[in-house]
Amino acid sequence: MMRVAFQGTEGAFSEEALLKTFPEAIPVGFPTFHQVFSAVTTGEAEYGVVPVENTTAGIINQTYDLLLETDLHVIGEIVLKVEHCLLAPKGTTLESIRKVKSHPQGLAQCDGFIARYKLEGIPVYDTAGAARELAEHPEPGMAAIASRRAAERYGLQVVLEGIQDFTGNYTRFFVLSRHDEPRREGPYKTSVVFTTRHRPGELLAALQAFADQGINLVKLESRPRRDPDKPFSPIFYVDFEGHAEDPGPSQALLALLRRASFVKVLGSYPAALDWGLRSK
Ligand SMILES: O=C(O)C(=O)C[C@]1(C(=O)O)C=C[C@@H](O)C=C1
Repeated sequence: MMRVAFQGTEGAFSEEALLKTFPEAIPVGFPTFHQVFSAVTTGEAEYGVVPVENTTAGIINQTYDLLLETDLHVIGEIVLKVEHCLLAPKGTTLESIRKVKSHPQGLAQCDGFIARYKLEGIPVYDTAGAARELAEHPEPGMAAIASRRAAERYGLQVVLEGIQDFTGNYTRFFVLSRHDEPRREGPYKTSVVFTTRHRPGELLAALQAFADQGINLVKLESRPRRDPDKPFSPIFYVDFEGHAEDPGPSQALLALLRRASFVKVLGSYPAALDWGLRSK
């Protein structure tokens, strides 16, 4: 049986995303993203599934940084609708709740709810871990923000459902592998990281390479470089439609290689199309 790594505990949203793509796999939870990346690198797990961005709370910085620092390939993307619930031990009333623990992303995605009910948010390492902690060590006035699956797994009551600030709350995950995968049917996306020289117009010129080939960019993100000599000089992450080996993208990447001071293709992967938004 194939082992697939995720960050968190049984009942986490990352585990749910993983099971969407690998229904037969054994999900293996790790406390940190570092451990997930390292389990895939050493072969302890065949694949890893890590969150990259959320429509409400933005990017997951650690994933972006680790993608640059390690040599894993992005071979897939998964988009999951994230429905947060307010969980508490059976018999708890909404009025008695004062504090709520969850993953920082869970707290951020329910920020308006937490403010409205004047709750104190307590960050823990994952949403399901918060539910488990609460079930094992109930505290008066304490609740957790996690999934309905976590409530069922740890025997908690769902006090309120759908408490995220926006109904369109989606998290996008990457599937990581040590190896590239053979190409499949259907549309692809490619993720690449690069840095430019510090001169006016360099980013524009780098992106122009894609425009010249008629390539649609679907994401542009920047992170500060961790270089003591160049603090705050940016690293750019770009996602575009197409496979890196297609004629247009390979021309654009060649032009980028000539121009940029550093380029790394993180991977080409089938675009996630089955997440329910297309028909709406
Ligand atoms: O804590 C969890 O349940 C996770 O799977 C982590 C995580 C994240 O890091 O973004 C995954 C999906 C949701 O956006 C909330 C939390």
